[in-house]
Amino acid sequence: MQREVQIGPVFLGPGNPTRIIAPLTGSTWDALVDEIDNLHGEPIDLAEWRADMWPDPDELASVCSAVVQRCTIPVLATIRTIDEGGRSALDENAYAHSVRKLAALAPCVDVEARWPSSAQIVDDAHNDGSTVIISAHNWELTPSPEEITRQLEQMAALDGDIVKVAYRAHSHADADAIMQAGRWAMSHLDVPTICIGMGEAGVATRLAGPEFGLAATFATVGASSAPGQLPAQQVAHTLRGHAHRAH
Ligand SMILES: O=C1C[C@@](O)(C(=O)O)C[C@@H](O)[C@@H]1O
Repeated sequence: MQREVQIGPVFLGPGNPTRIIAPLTGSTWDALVDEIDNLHGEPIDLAEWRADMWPDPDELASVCSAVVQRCTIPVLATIRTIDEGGRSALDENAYAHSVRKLAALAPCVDVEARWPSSAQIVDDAHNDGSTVIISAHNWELTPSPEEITRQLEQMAALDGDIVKVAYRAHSHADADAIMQAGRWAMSHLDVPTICIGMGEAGVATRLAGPEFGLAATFATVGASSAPGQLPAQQVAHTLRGHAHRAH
């Protein structure tokens, strides 16, 4: 049975609707301010600051604290590395060090599962008071259903608070495998999950709703951070429709 997770005033997981997360991708402060201010009035629960889009890794702490301060909703701080489809070229030590800085400032951080020391990075982030999303991305393909559940199990064992996988989906069968994995996780894992299919064929996974273990979904207000993300308004409309049908 999955446990409920809290990020600031926002609850995710069992009993909660799928939360909507909007990425902030600006690489200048002016661009970030515009993006943050545009979130007002949008149906967004959390903002994801993509720290890897910021050009100077030495400035991550000061920009993170400014982003957290300006946002009226909780911030997920993410350093997405090149290997996982982002821009950060940090090595493992520098990555761990930077995540630690962000964890002291933001209520939630993303930790990539692939690092040999990922369990330690999770532990450090928890000690700094942050909620942790453990993530893995495959920009090429969607693995077999068995491989997806195996990966989710391995990631859940890292003791983060939420597990997120994002795979490039090429077909309806891929999208279906991803949604079924989310459903499977509801009864087999103790942490909430976010299972996403990237690209056009994966759009259904971004709208799947809590009945497919989708604790949160990424949707745009301005720029997108991955293929297939839909506008937040559209996602909120569809997910509310799901909620009505469910009752
Ligand atoms: O991990 C994810 C999910 C994502 O890749 C997506 O497909 O919506 C978008 C990223 O910004 C985020 O960090």
